[in-house]
Formats: sequence, structure tokens, C-alpha cells
Amino acid sequence: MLKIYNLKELSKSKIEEISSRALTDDKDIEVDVKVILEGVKSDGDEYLKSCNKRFDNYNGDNLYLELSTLQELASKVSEDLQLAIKTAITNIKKFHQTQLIKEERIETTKGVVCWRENRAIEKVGLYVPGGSAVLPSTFLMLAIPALIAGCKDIVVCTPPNDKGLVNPAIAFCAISLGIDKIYLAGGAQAIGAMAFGTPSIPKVYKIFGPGNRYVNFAKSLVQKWTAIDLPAGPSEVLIIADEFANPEFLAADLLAQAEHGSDSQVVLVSTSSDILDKTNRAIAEQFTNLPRKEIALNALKNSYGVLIDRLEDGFSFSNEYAPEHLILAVNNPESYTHLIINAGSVFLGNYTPESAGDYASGTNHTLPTAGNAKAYSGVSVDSFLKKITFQKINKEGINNLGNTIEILAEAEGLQAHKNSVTLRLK
Ligand SMILES: NC(=O)c1ccc[n+]([C@@H]2O[C@H](COP(=O)([O-])OP(=O)(O)OC[C@H]3O[C@@H](n4cnc5c(N)ncnc54)[C@H](O)[C@@H]3O)[C@@H](O)[C@H]2O)c1
Ligand SMILES: N[C@H](CO)Cc1c[nH]c[nH+]1
Ligand SMILES: [Zn+2]
Repeated sequence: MLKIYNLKELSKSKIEEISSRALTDDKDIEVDVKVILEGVKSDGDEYLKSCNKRFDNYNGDNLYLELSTLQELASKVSEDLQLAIKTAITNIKKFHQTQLIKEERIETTKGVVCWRENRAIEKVGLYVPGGSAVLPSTFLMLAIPALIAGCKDIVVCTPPNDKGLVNPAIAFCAISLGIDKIYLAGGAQAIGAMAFGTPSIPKVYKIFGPGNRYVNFAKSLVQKWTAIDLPAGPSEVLIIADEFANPEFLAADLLAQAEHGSDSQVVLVSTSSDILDKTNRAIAEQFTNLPRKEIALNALKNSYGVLIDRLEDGFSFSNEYAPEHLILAVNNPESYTHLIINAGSVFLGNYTPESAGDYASGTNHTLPTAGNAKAYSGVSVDSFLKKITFQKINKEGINNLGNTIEILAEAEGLQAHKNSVTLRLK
């Protein structure tokens, strides 16, 4: 259950320990991930096949799923699940379509016009996790913004199951969205494959997607070869609750993120010690019915309850923690949103469970973890676009701005820069 602390009595180093998630140090996996990336670079497909045997219990040699295989798998998805996936697609599309914004042209000086245009990144690689749980929802969260942005070549890597296939729901997402380049590779080796390219898997310009520590550490190492979206590692949630919150709901939301993985972390911050205690009791009750209770239990060992005097203190704590998900289980949550500075995605009020954002409200669930919400946003259509700036200057414009450029060029000692303007004046 949650270890409960009083914020007033917490030392600075304890607060730092909580905020650092304790498990984010990658020293213990550094050598393994580097060896895997070297293996992919030197032995390509053969190395990927050996990883599929070693890590994912797939002893065959397939690295690619034919369209007919995807179609056959997709046909096994129940009608209920098909409908749910379609509803999620509709909402995710609706929300992400609004992000495709055409910017205005601005005349900065008379005769000088500047603007930006979007261009989709041509070749992108999506990583869909599939280690301890298969996540078709992540397929949707990455593929839909990529399609809206207009990316031309979209490849997907995901770990194979022991039959050398993917979960039917992943195949159904692929078929529904018209994405058929699905490669059987997981973990750090999948990231290496998309960064360096192998005979089977094309090199891409940018890699997207969440994953475990191996995936994220590999993403951090391949940035000399390719761009990456953001650090999106083990799931987390921080809830700020007042004395009117519902402990059953709080426990359920905490367990929802705890069941992702043993290295997940959940934090409940409340003005009420009664709520903290009742939530711990509710966790103990709900927890026993979970199929993934061992995983959730491990995550809870790494989790905290924090008693605060005022809700404002909770926001200061949360901004320092910078959670992937922030739930405001308080009365009138909108009146506090101005206090939020660092968070990946925010869930307002008692009827907005975090799972809604994981699956179907429309927002993206690929979000920064481990404090990275201080500097990163979650995946969006923007993540798949580059912005190119343009400028058009007419004769009047160069006459108006020319002297300014000449003086600045001279101040930097760059005579050729100055000449390129002087020649055009008058
Ligand atoms: N932040 C986000 O946006 C977000 C979204 C969804 C999921 N997640 C997180 O993604 C993670 C998914 O993790 P997962 O493990 O289930 O799937 P995963 O696909 O990320 O990792 C599975 C792969 O890890 C590799 N691996 C496992 N053990 C290894 C070892 N000992 N040495 C080297 N490689 C090894 C294997 O190649 C395996 O295929 C979870 O932590 C979940 O919380 C985060
Ligand atoms: N909560 C995860 C992001 O941290 C996303 C997810 C996928 N499926 C269920 N949840
Ligand atoms: Zn989740």
C-alpha cells in the first residue's frame, strides 16, 4: 500500500527521492542496451531474430507480417472490440485534427513578409509496446497523428508473440488505419533497427512511442542517427484530492497505472489524512481481484501518499514532480488549472478517470514520464511535422530593412553578408 508522509515533515532529500522515481537510473541496463544496439548495427536482421528468440520466445525467423496475415488476424477481433476501437479512432481523430493549424503570414516591416509552413516528416517509425501487456491503444495514439500530419512512410515495430504474430487487436488497428508495414521486433533492438536500418526494416527519420526502460534508454542513445519524440517510460499518475474525493475512485485510478509495470509509480496527495487512509484500504480491497496484482503490488512499493495542509501545496509538489498524468479529484477543479505548470495530461474532477485518456477521450496517451513533463509535451500532430520558415522581401522591403542588416553584419565583421544587401539597395 502507499507509504504515507506529511509534506511538512519530509526532508528536501526525501522529496527529491520521491520526485526522481527512485528507479530512473539506467546504469544497470546501460551495458545491455549498448550491446544490443551494436548487435543490430553489425548483424542486422540476424541479430533481431536472435533477440526475438531470447526475449520474446519466438523461435522462428519472420520479421515482417504479410497483409494477408494481418487481415486474417484482424478478422478474429470480436465485434465489441471492433466497435470500441472504431469509437476510439473517431475521438482521437477528432481531437488531433484540430492540431493541424495553418499559421498567418506576418509583415514584419513594410515589404517584408514572413511565415511558416508545415511539412510532414517523410519516414517515421512507431514503437508499439508488447512486453508485459499488448497495447493496441498505443498503435492508435501514434498512427493517427502520423496520418493526420501526412507522413508518407510509416513503419511499426512491436514484439512478436511466441507464434511470430501480433495480437489480433493490433492487426485490426493496422487494417483499420491502412498501415501495413508491421515488423516483429521489440525492445532496444527495435529502436536500433529503426535508427540504423537493417535489410528488412527501413531506417526512419524519427522514432515515436513509449516503452520500458530498455526502449527508452535505447531511444536516448540513438539520437545521433535519428530524432526521437520524447522520453515516455514507465507509467505514472499523481492525484491531488480534497476531503470530498471518493476513495474508491482514487484507489482504482492509482491501481490502473500501478498495473502497467513493477517500475510504475503512483502518488496520492491529499489535504485529508482520512482520505489517504480510506484510499489505502480501498486499494487493499480492489487489488486482490486484479489479474496483474503482483505487478501492481511491486509498483505500490515504489509509491507514496503525501498529506498536505492546503491544496496549493499539492500543486507546488506536483509541479516539482512533473507527473505524466495529473488527476484533480477536487471540487471545482477548473479553478485550480492555472496552478499547473508541469504535467503531461490532466484529468479534471471525479468523473474523469485517467483510463479515459489512455483509450478513448481523444487526447494522446504517449506522454513524458520521470519528470520530463518539465520540458516535454506528449505526442501530437506537431510531433510528426517540421515547420519551415519562409520570407519574401520586395524592393520596398529591402530598402526599409537593408540598413539594419548592413549595420548588424558590420558589427559581426561579416562583410559578405553586408554586401549581399548593399548591392540590392536603390
Ligand atoms: N509514457 C507513456 O506514454 C506510456 C504509454 C504506454 C505504455 N507505457 C509504458 O511502456 C512500458 C511497456 O513495457 P513492456 O515491458 O510491457 O513492453 P515493451 O514493448 O516496452 O518492452 C518489451 C521488450 O523489452 C525487451 N526486454 C525485456 N527484458 C529485457 C532484458 N532483460 N534485456 C533486454 N531487453 C529486454 C524485450 O526486447 C521485449 O521485447 C510500461 O512501462 C508502460 O508503463 C508508457
Ligand atoms: N497509461 C499508459 C500511458 O502511461 C497508456 C495506456 C495504454 N493502455 C492502457 N494505458
Ligand atoms: Zn494506462
